Amino acid sequence: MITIEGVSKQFKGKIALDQVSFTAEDGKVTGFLGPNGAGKSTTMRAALGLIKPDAGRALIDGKPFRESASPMALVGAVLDAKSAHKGRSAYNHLLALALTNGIPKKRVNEVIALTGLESVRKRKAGSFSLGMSQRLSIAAALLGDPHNLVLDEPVNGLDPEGVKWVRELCRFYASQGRAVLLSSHLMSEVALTADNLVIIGQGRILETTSVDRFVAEHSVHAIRVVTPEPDKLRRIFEGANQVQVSETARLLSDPERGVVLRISGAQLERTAQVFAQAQLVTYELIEERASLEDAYMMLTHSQVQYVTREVPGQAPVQYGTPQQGTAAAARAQSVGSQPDGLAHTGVPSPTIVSQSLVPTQPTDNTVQPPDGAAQPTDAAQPAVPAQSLATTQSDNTRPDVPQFGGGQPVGSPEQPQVFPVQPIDTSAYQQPPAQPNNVPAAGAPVDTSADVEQSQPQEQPPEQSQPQPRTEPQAGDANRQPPEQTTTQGGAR
Ligand SMILES: Nc1ncnc2c1ncn2[C@@H]1O[C@H](COP(=O)(O)OP(=O)(O)OP(=O)(O)O)[C@@H](O)[C@H]1O
Repeated sequence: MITIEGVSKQFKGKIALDQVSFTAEDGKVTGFLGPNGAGKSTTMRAALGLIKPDAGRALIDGKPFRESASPMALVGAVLDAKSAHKGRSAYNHLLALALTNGIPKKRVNEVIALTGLESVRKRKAGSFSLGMSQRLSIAAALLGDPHNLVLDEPVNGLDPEGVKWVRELCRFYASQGRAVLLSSHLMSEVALTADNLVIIGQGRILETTSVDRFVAEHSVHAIRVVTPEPDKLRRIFEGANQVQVSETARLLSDPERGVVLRISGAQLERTAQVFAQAQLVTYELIEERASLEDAYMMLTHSQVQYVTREVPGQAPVQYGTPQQGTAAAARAQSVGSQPDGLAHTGVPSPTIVSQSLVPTQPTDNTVQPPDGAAQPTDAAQPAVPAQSLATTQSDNTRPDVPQFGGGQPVGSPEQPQVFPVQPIDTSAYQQPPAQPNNVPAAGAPVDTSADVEQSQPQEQPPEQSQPQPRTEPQAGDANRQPPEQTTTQGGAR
């Protein structure tokens, strides 16, 4: 378990950490997220006793790391991928670490196989790519079969196979009751691996939570509508206190015409139903869900120290709040400023019409009205009164205006057909299924040939699977593979 208690640190008067507290629990992968310069590495260094905090303390399994008699069995750390001596081979680098920490020589071969470095074991570390250097750093971290893993951006530079392997390694270590602290900039990557999240910005903890809770709390639901009749749409929601309608920037995937609006606080099905009954022309009606990455960006974007410029021609990133003043928004505004898009310039092309989820006419929404044909306008149509999504019973006195929460069910013969929307794929942020039994493990390698070719079990020395006594019981021992003999002592790396 890694405990950070009220750690503060300044560098030349600049605050790097401000009262940082959190715990990376045994049996869990704790994702440590934050933008560049947020304080992740400084926190990890403080945990490992590499910097002295101005205030607070960091404990590993209840004690300061520096007090550990066998540091490599206590913590395996990846802080700097390029820390190996450039002129030393991968094998010799690991051997030197092993011998100076009382780790058996056979363990070097074991971690080399685990990390897929066998074919380059004799190559000098200075010639390694970033990805191979990361593997070497991870191999060094695993040498002592540690109870805690501290991994600072371990997937940086790794190929997809390596990324997957690190993910499985973290999960496996946690499943054995060990604590894994994993830093990253990428919420999507951390969400696939971590149980818990610690989010830091400008040296302060912004949130400590579980991945599941973060997803539940930060998944913003909104409806994105493109319509040539924005005023009519706004009138539909007048008086609906819990519903907010705001103009938003156009995305490349949006139809070119019409005004792009975001509606928050409304249900998709009910909204589509009311739009259909109000005969509101829509070119697009989509339920948006903020991805986990969006939610993370929303939380941290005000904490970003190194601000980038918008790439020309790209829609700005939206963090669940409407963007204003952008070129895209201005374009949307100019299109939407037509008094009545349907009767004038807002008449969509057939292609765009076919994307409409709510037909203009009850019978056929794929037929473009002939040029100049008289179309219903806002003036010609009855005004649409305010609707309240929260109100399940209609208080609308106009019989010809649909009600949220009331009226006919969608799909009834009297209703125009409502086409289903394509939900935004959030599967990439789902927790992976339970790990298979063949996840690689330090100290007890198993067949990972599907992931890492070099880590074939037959290449492991036979004695590696021998039981290894530990000097003291450790959390999760019941779940462990038999560990090796590691009477490590002294000599932090
Ligand atoms: N040795 C140092 N001397 C001066 N300033 C430092 C030192 N180490 C860190 N800092 C500063 O402390 C702050 C936190 O840095 P840190 O490296 O911990 O951030 P980080 O979250 O790991 O960033 P990144 O994701 O870019 O690695 C930054 O402003 C950084 O410039």
